[in-house]
Amino acid sequence: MGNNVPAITVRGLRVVRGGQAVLDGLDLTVPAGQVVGLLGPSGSGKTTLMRTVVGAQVVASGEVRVLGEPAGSAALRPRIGYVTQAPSVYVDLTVTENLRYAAAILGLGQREVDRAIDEVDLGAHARQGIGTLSGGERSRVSLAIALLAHPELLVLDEPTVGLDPVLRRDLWDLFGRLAAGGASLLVSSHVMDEAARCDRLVLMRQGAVLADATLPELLARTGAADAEGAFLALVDEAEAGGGGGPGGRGPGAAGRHATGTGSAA
Ligand SMILES: Nc1ncnc2c1ncn2[C@@H]1O[C@H](COP(=O)(O)OP(=O)(O)OP(=O)(O)O)[C@@H](O)[C@H]1O
Repeated sequence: MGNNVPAITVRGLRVVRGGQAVLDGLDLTVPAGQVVGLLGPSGSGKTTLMRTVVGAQVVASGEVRVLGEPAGSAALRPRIGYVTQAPSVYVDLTVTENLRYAAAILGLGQREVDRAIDEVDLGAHARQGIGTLSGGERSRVSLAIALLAHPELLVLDEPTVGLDPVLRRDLWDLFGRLAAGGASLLVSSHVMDEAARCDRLVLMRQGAVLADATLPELLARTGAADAEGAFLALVDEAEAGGGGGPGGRGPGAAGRHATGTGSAA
């Protein structure tokens, strides 16, 4: 979209967790106004990267800028929506009550509450207690809360886990609409067929970025028929090249998930 400032710029990022280098020499630029898919095997560092972007992760070295500000700046808080894998909602309240509570903290009114509930298609469950919702419905409540303040950047950690194909399609449609409205989205997924819904794909492996391109570019580069094939081809290429691919000097994250293809749930 019309904004020249990238949504996210990461240079030489190194993050150590539990004494291990989980991210090592990671570089990435996420353009504004796009849906960027973050794909990679379990343990490749997707959640850690997202935590860093939202300012929730201690960084060993490197630079992370978000919407033109250093990651973690207080000024960024209302401009970013973050939805983790564990829905953070009050189980003894209804959907609407959860939204109203979050809206009150943000100084927003009922209109925004109703809009956010509509956007995630939870209108039929608005008066239901969180404890009675399905897992997929519950995670959409977290998404609705993240959408309340019209964030410029949405960071979504596996938002489609546990959703049926119709809901997954509807959510990806919503992500597309949000990007068309100027928002930037970083969305992690294990589901390679969701890659087709992203403007760009960032493939992570062993704490570094293995590829950052559009799906057509990845397919052209590898000759693969789909995102999963492209990812596997790139992993093979990195391994054949020795050193475990870009960032492969980081022994911390290497080796523990070497067989992951990113296709498993
Ligand atoms: N608190 C911690 N202490 C030690 N190691 C950690 C800690 N948190 C994460 N790790 C390790 O860091 C690596 C990256 O974890 P991360 O959660 O970022 O991966 P991921 O790509 O999001 O995985 P998944 O797709 O399974 O959610 C993993 O090997 C994990 O075991």
